[in-house]
Amino acid sequence: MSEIRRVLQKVREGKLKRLITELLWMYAYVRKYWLLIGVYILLGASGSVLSLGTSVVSRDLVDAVTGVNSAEIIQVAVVYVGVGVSQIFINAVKTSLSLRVRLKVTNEIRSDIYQQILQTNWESLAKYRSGDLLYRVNGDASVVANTILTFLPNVVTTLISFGGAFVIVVRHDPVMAAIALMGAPVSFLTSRYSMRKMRDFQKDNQEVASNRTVFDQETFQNLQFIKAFGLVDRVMEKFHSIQKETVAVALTQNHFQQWTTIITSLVGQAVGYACYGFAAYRLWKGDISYGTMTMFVSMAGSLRGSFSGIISLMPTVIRAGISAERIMEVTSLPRDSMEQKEEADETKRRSREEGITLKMEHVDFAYEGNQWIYQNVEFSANPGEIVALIGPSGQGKTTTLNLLLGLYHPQKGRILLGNPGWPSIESSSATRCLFSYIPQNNTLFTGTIADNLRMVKPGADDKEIRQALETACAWEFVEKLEDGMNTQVRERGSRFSEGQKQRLSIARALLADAPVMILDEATSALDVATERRVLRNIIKKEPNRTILVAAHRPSVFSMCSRVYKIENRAMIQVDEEGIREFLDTF
Ligand SMILES: Nc1ncnc2c1ncn2[C@@H]1O[C@H](COP(=O)(O)OP(=O)(O)OP(=O)(O)O)[C@@H](O)[C@H]1O
Repeated sequence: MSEIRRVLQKVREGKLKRLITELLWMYAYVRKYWLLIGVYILLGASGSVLSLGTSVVSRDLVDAVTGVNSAEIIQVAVVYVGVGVSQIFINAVKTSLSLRVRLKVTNEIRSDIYQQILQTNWESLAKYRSGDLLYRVNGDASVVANTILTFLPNVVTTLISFGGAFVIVVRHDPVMAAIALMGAPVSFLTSRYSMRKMRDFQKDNQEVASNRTVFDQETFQNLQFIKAFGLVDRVMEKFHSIQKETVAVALTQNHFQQWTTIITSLVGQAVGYACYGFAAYRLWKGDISYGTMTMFVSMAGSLRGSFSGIISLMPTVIRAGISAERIMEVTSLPRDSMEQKEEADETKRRSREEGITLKMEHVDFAYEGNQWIYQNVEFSANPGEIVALIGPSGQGKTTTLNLLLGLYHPQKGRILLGNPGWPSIESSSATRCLFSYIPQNNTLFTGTIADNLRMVKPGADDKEIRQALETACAWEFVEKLEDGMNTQVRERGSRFSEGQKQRLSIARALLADAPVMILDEATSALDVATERRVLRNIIKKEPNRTILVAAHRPSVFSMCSRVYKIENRAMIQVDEEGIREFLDTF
């Protein structure tokens, strides 16, 4: 009764539904590779059959050697060797096939997750640490792939071993079969208890592993900072504490597993002795031959072993279930919507002639669970204008740019984009093609300067790249580099100064050739003269372009058509006096 209540409770808590969803998710991959997995199962099954055959043939061999049927000794020896050699070849094919399937399935799952994460809505994804996502893509995906490959084949081969051994032993002596399975209830009860604990252990394991990835990633990304602040000892302290945590989780799990193994092994050994004793008794009574006794003992062992084998498959499923749950958690997040793609493409096409107008109408925005950044905001920017966003730090300049880019969505009001005189569309993932964006921090990738620029326009020739670099005032230092535009940038542009990195990022944004350009303090590291030259070049290159700048520096304001100030949860358009007031606060 209590057992039924416990199961019903689990169903109510949604655990059963969750498990079914996880299994169905994994089954979709099994279905995809059913042929390869099927061949793998067949090979495994033939291995089990051959190993059962070995026990039977070994009986005949012992009987032949001990004189029961010596006439067949050569025939039996040939079969015995044949079975052994076949097992070696089957194992070799199985290993190579297993590697192929594992690589295929792992790659497929990883690329699926990779793509789905990249297409996930930024607002949902931003809550995850990148190291954690990395672990889900690598660690969790491998666990799931291994299980998909090994679980079904293992179930089939273990069932064949169990069923085969059971039939052979029962046919010879049902009492022997009953003795061999005496330990089953203990194994069953131990496994039920351990399954409950294993789920918690696996959750801890995966969490610790994910934290470790996050820590390693952050350490190597910020190595320069760690060295500059002399933080090596502190980092090592944290490193050791994470190691300790990993060891503690592993040891607790191991301690638990050791005890369950000791209990099941003790029972197994007692059952083994009982089987041995019973077989010896029957031999002593003259009921069976030496060969049959050998076969009995080995079959009883395989009966016990395969029963425990079936039970020990459970932790594998639990582990895979947790990994599948972690993967599904991120892959089921809302995706970037591309519903308006056609309208956005059309707006971009028309923008060549007409440019783009941006509008915010009565917008309220707050990050999830936080206070309002602002309420009832009105904003507009027209083709050919440079519009500045100013205001004290942390008031919402970058947030506004992110809203315009459709990375976040307002709780109230609308953000509209369109060609003047044409119907506007609301900002979304689809309208991002209208923007080229230069964020505050540098976003250079490993590769050459040209590779970095070609990221936004793969077909760009050297002439186009040089033009973009010239407009961004970057050509003046690029042409002096040993390999010009083919010079390696190194990770995160470490070989360049901040101002040079900013100019390279601007050149890349220019090559994207979008009708709206967003510069989020993207010229802050340039000297005033260069900053002005860069901005002037940008306008000259495309007079219809709408340019938005988030800036602190007065040098930019004089070039702007309009300036908006964000402060105290409001955004207001300021005149020259307002700008002067803002500057007085410096
Ligand atoms: N992803 C986020 N989740 C929650 N709060 C955030 C998030 N990003 C920014 N904020 C908060 O929103 C406020 C506005 O941040 P924002 O980056 O827009 O300021 P800013 O005006 O661009 O500042 P700065 O001039 O320093 O770059 C800040 O208080 C910041 O802490």
